[in-house]
Amino acid sequence: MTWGIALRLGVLLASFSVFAAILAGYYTFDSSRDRLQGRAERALMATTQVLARHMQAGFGTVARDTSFLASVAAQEPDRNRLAEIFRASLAAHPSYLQIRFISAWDYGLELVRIDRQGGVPVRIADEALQEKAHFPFVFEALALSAGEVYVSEFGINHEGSPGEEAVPVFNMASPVVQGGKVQGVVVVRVAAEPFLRNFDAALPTPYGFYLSNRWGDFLVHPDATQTFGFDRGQRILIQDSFAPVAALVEGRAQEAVLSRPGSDDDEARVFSFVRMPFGGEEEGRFMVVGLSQPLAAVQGEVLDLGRSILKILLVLSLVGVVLAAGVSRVVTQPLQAMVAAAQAFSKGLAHGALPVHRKDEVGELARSFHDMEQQISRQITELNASRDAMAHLAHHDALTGLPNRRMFEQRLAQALELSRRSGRDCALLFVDLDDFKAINDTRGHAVGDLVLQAVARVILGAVRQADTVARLAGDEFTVLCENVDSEEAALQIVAKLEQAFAPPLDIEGQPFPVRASIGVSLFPRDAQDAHTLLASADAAMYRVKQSHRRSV
Ligand SMILES: Nc1nc2c(ncn2[C@@H]2O[C@H](COP(=O)(O)OP(=O)(O)OP(=O)(O)O)[C@@H](O)[C@H]2O)c(=O)[nH]1
Repeated sequence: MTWGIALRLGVLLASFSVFAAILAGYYTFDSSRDRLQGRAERALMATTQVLARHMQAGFGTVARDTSFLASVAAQEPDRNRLAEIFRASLAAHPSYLQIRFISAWDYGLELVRIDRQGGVPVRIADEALQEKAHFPFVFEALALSAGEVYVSEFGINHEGSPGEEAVPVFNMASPVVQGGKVQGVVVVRVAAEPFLRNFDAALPTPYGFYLSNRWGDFLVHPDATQTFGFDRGQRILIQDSFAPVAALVEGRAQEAVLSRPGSDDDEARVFSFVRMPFGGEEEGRFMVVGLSQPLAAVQGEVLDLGRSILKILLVLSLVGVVLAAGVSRVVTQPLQAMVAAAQAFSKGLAHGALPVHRKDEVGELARSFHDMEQQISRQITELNASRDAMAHLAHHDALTGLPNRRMFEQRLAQALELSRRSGRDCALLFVDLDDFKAINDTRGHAVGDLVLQAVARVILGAVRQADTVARLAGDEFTVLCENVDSEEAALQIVAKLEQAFAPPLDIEGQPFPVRASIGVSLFPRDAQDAHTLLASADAAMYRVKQSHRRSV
């Protein structure tokens, strides 16, 4: 395949348009990807913030329940009726594990206690009630005013009665105030798992949920073995797993977003964490709430965008290639027309119209080609003419226009060959003017020329058109007559010639007598070849000339 201009131009334009489409596509994708990823990260952060607020609201609900039950305990002297209210509340809230009224006296003796046993609220008998004054939720809540609530940290419940399962819990406690005196506290123990399930259950599966206390210990983690490490004597801290979260734990930031590349165990994910205030405002306690989402989900839109851009890119590239082919065709078509014209011209063939009327460079090229073509045609015509003239000159005598010696010898050779084949004779006449030198000497060379031209006319007029009359040199002329069947016929021709020379020539309107000596030889009778035949005729002519001299 040859790389013509059309192909090169087409490939160049197509490559350029494909390259431009790829570049535009890449930059669109790149900037949109960053924007989309940023938006997805912001959306994850917003979800985390909403989740944290829901959790705060959830804690607030438990706190209101606790302070309500404390106010009920302050107004209800009948412990049996208080127990019924506690039981009803426990039944209404599946995440509540236990509700107790603990006395401010008797070392924090439990006065009323309802436990959830096997999913059913059960009142604990008076003899099984215990002293709890040493627990923070008792002595911290006793220091509060009516309506205020103490929230404990999350922990594993080891306080329980034998057989009670050790599960993650937190306690809320509110003082029972009668007549301005704190009589005890109402403590609501909440199972962390069902409580938190209220919030994370609404999240779609690919979300991962994280929760840590204010020191960073994991309380909730997709991998349950990571939680409540402190309860087993080890610290598994959120800031160790996610370094940027240290700023939240240390109070230097309120939120953090990070992404983590995929590994053999887990796919690539993006994480967002917020600091959630927890407990009383003046305490400054907090928890860290986090969510994670597979990067693939975050990047889903990015991939969709990439696919759309790829499709647009393909279509654009295709359009670019088609346009490039069209443009290269439009640009190179006139050039190809000129190439075809040049090829046709070089072979001497006709060609179609050239785009000479265009105003651009192609038009200029076409006009130049047209001019050049005209010029070459003219020069070729002139060359042909001068070649013809040269060829004529090479074979003819310039003065008389008769065939010269070279041509005569060719004709003679051909004639002899024909004669040999046909068996018919040829006659060769040798004509030489008598005393021509004297004409030159006395009348001048120019007159001599006129005489020679007149002699040529005389000879031509005397013989047949088929005969060849030639001037060999000076005043020597020859006549070749083919198909002469006898010596008589040859002598007749000689006689005819002698007759023709009898009247004087007409030189510039003046009579001008000349005499010619004519010798003749016959082929094949007198000679077997051209040279000998000519010599024989010459000899015969010479004999005639001698006789003329003698007669004079
Ligand atoms: N004017 C003219 N003279 C020519 C030309 N060619 C040859 N001559 C002359 O022709 C003359 C021929 O001389 P010769 O061969 O002696 O012939 P001649 O004078 O006729 O003598 P004879 O043949 O013996 O009668 C010479 O003087 C040449 O110079 C020509 O083209 N023009």
